[in-house]
Amino acid sequence: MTEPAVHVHNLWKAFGQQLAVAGVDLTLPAGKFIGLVGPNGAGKTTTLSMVTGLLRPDQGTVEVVGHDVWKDPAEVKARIGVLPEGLRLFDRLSGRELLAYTGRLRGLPGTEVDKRATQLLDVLDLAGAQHKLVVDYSTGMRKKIGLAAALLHNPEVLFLDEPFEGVDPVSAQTIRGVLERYTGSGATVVFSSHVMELVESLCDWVAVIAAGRIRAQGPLAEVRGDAATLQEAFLELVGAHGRDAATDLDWLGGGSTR
Ligand SMILES: Nc1ncnc2c1ncn2[C@@H]1O[C@H](COP(=O)(O)OP(=O)(O)OP(=O)(O)O)[C@@H](O)[C@H]1O
Repeated sequence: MTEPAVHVHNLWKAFGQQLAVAGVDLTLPAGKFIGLVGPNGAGKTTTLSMVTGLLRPDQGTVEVVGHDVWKDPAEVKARIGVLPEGLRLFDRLSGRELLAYTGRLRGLPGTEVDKRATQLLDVLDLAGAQHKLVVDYSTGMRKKIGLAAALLHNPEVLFLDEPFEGVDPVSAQTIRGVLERYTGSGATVVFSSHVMELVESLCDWVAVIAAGRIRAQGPLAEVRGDAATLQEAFLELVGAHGRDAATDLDWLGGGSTR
């Protein structure tokens, strides 16, 4: 059996009284397009932050491509790319300068960085904006330059926290194309989202998280089971059948003040 891309065992994290991640176990296979899905506040960002070495767990272990994230951080960080939520970029650099800087930090030779940066900027439709400061980029452009920076060193596993949030359909299609090509070559993508249609159309493997716990994980078809859509299966799994907004908000509508 090939080694899993990610192996998480009994992961816990609390912020004061707030339990964010409560005993997560995950085994994510290599070479798959994997979606980590869950409602707002489910613990997706906290889990991904601990898996990528950005946040120290209270308890539990994480291995990425066979290396312990907290005992062997340099080995892991050389093999992964990360696009965190609310990514803070060095935004007084231009897009091209940011990639040049990232490439050198990753230890790539200058000529290789130049070549890869040119190709990534081109494929991601950023060639025209490559000399503009990142601070002046739109949300979608920031996601795309962040993705380029995360891919530049050709990582084995790419982690993306809500990569399509705030991205228009054209840019989403571009990002999607790049990610499909990347997984097609045997690499692994793990991304978080609460947009079920997106996960259903992109992923071949999903993990469902709610209230800090994994509710299901496996191939998409297995997690969907007999439900017509992933959305339906998800609502069943997280036990959210929707409050009756019609009775709760009986004052809403028509603009009357009484
Ligand atoms: N730094 C923090 N301090 C305090 N509470 C936090 C912190 N980060 C997360 N939490 C809490 O932990 C829980 C899980 O949050 P997390 O951001 O991991 O969820 P999420 O699934 O990524 O949500 P969303 O889809 O809304 O981004 C929430 O209750 C959140 O309020």
